[in-house]
Amino acid sequence: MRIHIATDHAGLEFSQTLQQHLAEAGHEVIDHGPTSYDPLDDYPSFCIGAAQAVVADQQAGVDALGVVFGGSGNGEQIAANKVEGARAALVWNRSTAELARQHNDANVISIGARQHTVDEAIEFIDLFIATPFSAEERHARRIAQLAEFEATGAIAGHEIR
Ligand SMILES: O=C[C@H](O)[C@H](O)[C@H](O)COP(=O)(O)O
Repeated sequence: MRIHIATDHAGLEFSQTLQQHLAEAGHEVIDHGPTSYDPLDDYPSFCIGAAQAVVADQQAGVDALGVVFGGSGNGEQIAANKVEGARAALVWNRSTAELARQHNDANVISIGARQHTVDEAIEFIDLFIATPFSAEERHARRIAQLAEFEATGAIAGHEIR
């Protein structure tokens, strides 16, 4: 699988360790930055770049997912979710890693590098990558509603109050 990775200064060490782990597992890893440590760098452009690449790959039929890291993972998730077609999930334990795929068909995982050990993060990411979307009708319906809102600002048959 192709894995697009992005972080900021808070996750740079995690990102480097994880890239090595994923490459050893046979994945094609594409790093969207940063390339060096700068405590004043800003996560949005890195994470948006990774999310855009995931969406573009998936639209082209390429098997791809994204991984974004930061201190909390919050800003990185928010940034990734600004990209149309991105479904970024903040993951903080094994269950949220699996549910992000099973229920949400998340295509980007966000993790707080200051909240976990690198071994925990690797465990969450491996689980996320290995878990398929359940494709159950109720989950597919809800994901389609999100895409519809993204495209039209409305959800047919549902009043937004
Ligand atoms: O949500 C944002 C991330 O957690 C950032 O990694 C974090 O805000 C960076 O904080 P600082 O600039 O204080 O290192």
